[in-house]
Amino acid sequence: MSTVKMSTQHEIGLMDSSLALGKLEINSPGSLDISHSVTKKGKTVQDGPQTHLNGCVPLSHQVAGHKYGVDKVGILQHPDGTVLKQLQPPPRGPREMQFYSQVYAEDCSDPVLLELQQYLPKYFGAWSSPDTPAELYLKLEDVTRKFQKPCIMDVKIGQRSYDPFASQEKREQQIKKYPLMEEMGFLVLGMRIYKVNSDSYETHDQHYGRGLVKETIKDGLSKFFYNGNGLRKDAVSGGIQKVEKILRWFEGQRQLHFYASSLLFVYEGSPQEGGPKMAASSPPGETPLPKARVPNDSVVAEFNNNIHVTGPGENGLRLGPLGQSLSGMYALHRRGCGQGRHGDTPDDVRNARQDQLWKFITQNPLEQPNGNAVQARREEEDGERRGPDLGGDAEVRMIDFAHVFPSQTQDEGYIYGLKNLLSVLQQILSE
Ligand SMILES: O=P(O)(O)O[C@@H]1[C@@H](OP(=O)(O)O)[C@H](OP(=O)(O)O)[C@H](O)[C@H](OP(=O)(O)O)[C@H]1OP(=O)(O)O
Ligand SMILES: Nc1ncnc2c1ncn2[C@@H]1O[C@H](COP(=O)(O)OP(=O)(O)O)[C@@H](O)[C@H]1O
Repeated sequence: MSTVKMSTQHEIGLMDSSLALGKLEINSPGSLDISHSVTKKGKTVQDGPQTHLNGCVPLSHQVAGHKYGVDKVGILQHPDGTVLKQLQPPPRGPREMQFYSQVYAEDCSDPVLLELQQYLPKYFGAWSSPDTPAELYLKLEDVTRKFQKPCIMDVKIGQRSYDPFASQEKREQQIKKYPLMEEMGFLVLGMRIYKVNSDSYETHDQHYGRGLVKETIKDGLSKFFYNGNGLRKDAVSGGIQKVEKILRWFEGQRQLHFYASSLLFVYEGSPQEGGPKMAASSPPGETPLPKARVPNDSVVAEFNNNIHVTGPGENGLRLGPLGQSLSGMYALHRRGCGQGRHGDTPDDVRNARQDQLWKFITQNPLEQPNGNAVQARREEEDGERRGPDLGGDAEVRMIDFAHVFPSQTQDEGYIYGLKNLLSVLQQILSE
């Protein structure tokens, strides 16, 4: 068993996570033993003395978002190669779990949601480690997995990065971060590009994207497609085709609005064509190896909650339509859950409301903690759903659904963002 121990009392708040993770000491193979006392934005975050993570490691190729060991919640990689996204505090985390559960419900028959599945990472259910069973993670396909040298970019889409129930403080915080959001409709949150000439990755964090204005956005975005030798037009055009499909989905649906959600772009940076590639997403348990370091002798014990066991004949559970379930959360949210730490609701009231929301989620079971390994949908089924791959090797998937709400209209803000992003990508292509 390996233990990776984090040195205590290190100031890592403003560091890139890879630097922060550089402070992990490897003791023995198998689990992650973290004595947390990390600093985030000047605040000390105590996460308890030890966390054993059964061979899971912080996601090495994460380009944005909350990072393990740096933020209070973060993203891990499971030894089977899947991504484990830790649930954010209510209402955001439960809302994202609810969203994935409904879109991937076994008995889902809504054509809008069935089509949506192909634009999301596959969802393998909720997951938790036996050592910290209360700490829930979403088990997701690693979208970068089939690539040898994945070039990755996270782009937040929409004209507003706060939801309709956000407090004034949250709105102001978001607008201040990128005042051009309304005009641009998208924001680059981070990217990493494989440079063939130096055999290394160039990375850019959220500050890079926030610095891009109307006049510099084309060059700023095109950086993602320069590999040190030239512009990867195949990746630009592959990306465009994928985004166009997502745009068509948005133009055809009037039931969901997405705020602060992203598109994850990935293309192959390796110049070697036809090299061995791993399957894009094999079911957990059948995958040969993750990109992350996996100790040889580790035994991966876990609680894997099977969201697909939801038919009335199996466990007597039935899922309602997405709108219905989200409406329930939405109603609770409207009553005050959504004010988060930026709201003006007193803490005890807010906590009670968040408890209420959490109970709503847990008492309306979406997954059955049955200890079974979750079976991914069959690959051939998946092939049918995804249709012919017109975008070549480039991948574009929607991620981050902490702020998805039911609606009865088109998501104009998201559509605006997609169209503007497409127009900039077209300009890059015609360079
Ligand atoms: O949790 P934090 O402090 O990292 O802040 C999150 C932001 O991270 P950043 O300030 O960029 O490091 C984060 O910003 P980005 O999306 O990374 O630009 C979000 O604003 C997040 O809010 P939400 O999850 O979208 O509701 C923010 O969460 P809240 O501040 O609303 O909790
Ligand atoms: N399914 C996935 N496959 C590969 N990488 C992912 C996946 N989901 C998230 N990531 C990585 O994690 C980052 C943050 O993900 P996100 O869901 O936006 O987290 P947060 O809610 O903390 O912002 C992304 O920019 C990406 O690098």
